[in-house]
Amino acid sequence: MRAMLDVSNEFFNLPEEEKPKFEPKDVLEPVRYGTSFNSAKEKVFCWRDFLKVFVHPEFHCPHKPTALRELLLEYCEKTRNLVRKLVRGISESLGLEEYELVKTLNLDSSLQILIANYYPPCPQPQLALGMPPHSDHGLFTLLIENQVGGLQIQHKGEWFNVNALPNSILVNTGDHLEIFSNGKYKSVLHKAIVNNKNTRISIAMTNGPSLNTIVSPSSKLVENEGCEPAYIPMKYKDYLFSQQNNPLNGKSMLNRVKIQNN
Ligand SMILES: O=C(O)CCC(=O)C(=O)O
Ligand SMILES: [Fe+2]
Repeated sequence: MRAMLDVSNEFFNLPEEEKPKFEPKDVLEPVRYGTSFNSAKEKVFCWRDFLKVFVHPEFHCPHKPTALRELLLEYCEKTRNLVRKLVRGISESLGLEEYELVKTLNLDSSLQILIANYYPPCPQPQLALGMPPHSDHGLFTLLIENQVGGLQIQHKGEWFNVNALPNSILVNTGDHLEIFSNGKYKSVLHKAIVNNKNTRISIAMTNGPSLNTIVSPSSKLVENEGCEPAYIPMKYKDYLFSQQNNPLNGKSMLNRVKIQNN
């Protein structure tokens, strides 16, 4: 984990000409580096640089720093295994067979994205945000950070600082867990604030269904519970595309697939 944070720091400190070049417009490009969230769509930028790399089902990696490839391969595999274990437990907690979620959402070709975030010190932190309030699109996001706080999560309408323990992994629930569980698990609303002293680095590993899976509330769950599906079915790829092509705005994308008055 430490090595991943160090190598990410190295990446952000590379001369600009050594960083991967890409068109920020294409949100499904497997290696993207940029500022804010989607600078092609935003009027106000976030105080943040990011590197996003699709690491599963196909592994991609920037060429520099050279140490990144091996570390990232190991880190994405280990975090994927951890997510697999969580997902099997979640499946059972919903009264489903252990592998139901893995099979239905085709997790053998799950989309896993590395998101490295770099938040430099900001002279007027009260006027800026690192990342605005949002929920993540996948099932689970595993987050690590250098020891500079900044992540906040919302609970019962109030914002709380997450004071992560050293060497800990924070697990955030994502929109597709909420959809599959028909709202039994809620995706967590979170944001990143900035400070005027230290650079903060965080690494989020998002773990979702496979891109071509059409996700809806689990039919077995709905049947067992005798309730109605509370979300409309949507292909994960379309969901991702739509969420990433609009400014981040709370749970607005999830609300678009939520069946109202249910
Ligand atoms: O930097 C953080 O703590 C949050 C990052 C985040 O929410 C994201 O990359 O989706
Ligand atoms: Fe997030």
